[in-house]
Amino acid sequence: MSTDSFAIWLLGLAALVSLVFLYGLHPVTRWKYRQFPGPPPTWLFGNIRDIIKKSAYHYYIEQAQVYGKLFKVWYGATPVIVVTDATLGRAVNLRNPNRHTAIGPATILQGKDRIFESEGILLTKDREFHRSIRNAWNPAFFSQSLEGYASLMNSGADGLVRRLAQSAAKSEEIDIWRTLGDMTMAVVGSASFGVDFRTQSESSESSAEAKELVHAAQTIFQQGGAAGSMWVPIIVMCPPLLPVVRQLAMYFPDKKMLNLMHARRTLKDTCEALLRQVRQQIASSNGAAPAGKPERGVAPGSFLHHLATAKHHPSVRNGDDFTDMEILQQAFGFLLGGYETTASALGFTIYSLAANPDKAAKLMQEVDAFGRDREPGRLDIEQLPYVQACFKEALRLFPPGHIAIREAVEDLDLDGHFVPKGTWIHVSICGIHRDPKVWGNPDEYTPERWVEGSPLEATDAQKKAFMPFGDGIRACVGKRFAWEEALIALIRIYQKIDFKLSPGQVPLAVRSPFTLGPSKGIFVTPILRVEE
Ligand code: HEM
Repeated sequence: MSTDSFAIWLLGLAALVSLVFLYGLHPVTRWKYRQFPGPPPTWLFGNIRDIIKKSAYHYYIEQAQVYGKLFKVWYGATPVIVVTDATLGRAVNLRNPNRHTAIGPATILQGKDRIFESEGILLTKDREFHRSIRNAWNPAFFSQSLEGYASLMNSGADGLVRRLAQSAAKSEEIDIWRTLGDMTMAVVGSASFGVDFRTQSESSESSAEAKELVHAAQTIFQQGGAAGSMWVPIIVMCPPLLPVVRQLAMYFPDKKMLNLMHARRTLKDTCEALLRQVRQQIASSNGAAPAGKPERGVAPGSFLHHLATAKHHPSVRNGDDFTDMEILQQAFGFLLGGYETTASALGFTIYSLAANPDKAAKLMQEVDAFGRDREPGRLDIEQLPYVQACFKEALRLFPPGHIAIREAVEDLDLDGHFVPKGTWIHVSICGIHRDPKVWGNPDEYTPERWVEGSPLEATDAQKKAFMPFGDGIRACVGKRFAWEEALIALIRIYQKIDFKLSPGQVPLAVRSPFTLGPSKGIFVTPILRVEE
């Protein structure tokens, strides 16, 4: 090679390195978002390494103490505005109904899989379509539907208490979070599809399928965030490469991606098989409603049936029937929405009570006054304000949906700061729930905040700052279902069982790739309560 061409090569290489270096500084975007304070980003990676290492839950709380109610963090090349103030957060949620597409392995999916993801209730950005889907979901949470679910929830709790009693008899330490997950999967299975997923059964032949189902749902939750496939960091670092990475990832999927795809397929196949059964039932009964269907609402076991006969709002696809794909998306959403969030919320409540035995004693006193052998119905829950308070306080400290994820639908003025259209915004529910300017002793578990008339009762400002189910038209659609299921489970559990927390778990290690959950589990030894 001549000296001249070597020099040209060298110059070219230097130019390339300089360009890559410059790209990693993201100068244009940095300039655009310069008015927002925030932790200094590192070259190319932004703050993503700290977010992964510490979990978004802890990182946002920590940064709020330094930078206040509005700051920016960098997910690689993408700035995200984090809001930790209740009033601002509500304003963002109400005015911006769209969620940004999460960074996660699902972003890399191709074809039908991607459509399945992006057009479901969680991620669709089409306002009319979303309204039409929500309308189809809503009857599942009418009072009459919820009335019907109480017996399924009690039977789910029965199975759980039986398992806990067996462990208590052997003084066996268990991961209560996993055990609760089996129960919530069983309840969601029966409430939405009318089948027993047998996730709580001990018999080997029934459990293999059920275990696979639970494992699939866990995989989807655990790989929801940026910590998943090796392809994800490339998109985080350089979003314009997304189309190329999608192709490469399809031909060279790594283990994480294969696991995720297998998990999605398992859940989708389950939903598809159930839909086929429902279609056959409808055909053989000429579309008649399933037995036990209430006049308004959805009978337990017929969510799928209800969807299979649901029609769109007239403004969407001329008011046509839901397509199979749309029905499957909702069924998939019900399984995912109803499984881990509720299990985690219950797990965090049991953890908090086991770490605060005086509160547990007060709760058991109230449960005993209600009756140690009584099945609570939907309306009975109202008679147990302290149990409700214990659950609410756990939701304040550990909200399983710890971020309301949004995308600015237009240019916004946020507290005097200009936010361009399309900006990713995270309303940090955990930051709001632990804001020391709003809450006295924000890190303490004090259920009395939620007891009417208590000297520690939450102020109006505090009540307004409590949003574990999000806010606005994208708020949690399953809130009433989750509330009923969790309270019935707590009442049934504490009628018979108390817990001893295994050592070394305070404070609890949590992870938050997608939803907030314990990093390793919640380890307790169940103790049978003495019969009086
Ligand atoms: C304690 C349990 C639960 C918690 C803490 C929880 C929390 C949340 C949160 C924070 C959101 C986002 C709200 C927002 O962006 O403003 C959400 C959305 C959602 N949740 Fe839940 N959830 C729970 C249980 C459930 C259950 C049982 C179901 C279904 C049966 C469900 C289905 C959904 C769906 C479909 C959405 C998306 C709604 C939409 O975009 O229109 N969730 N949930």
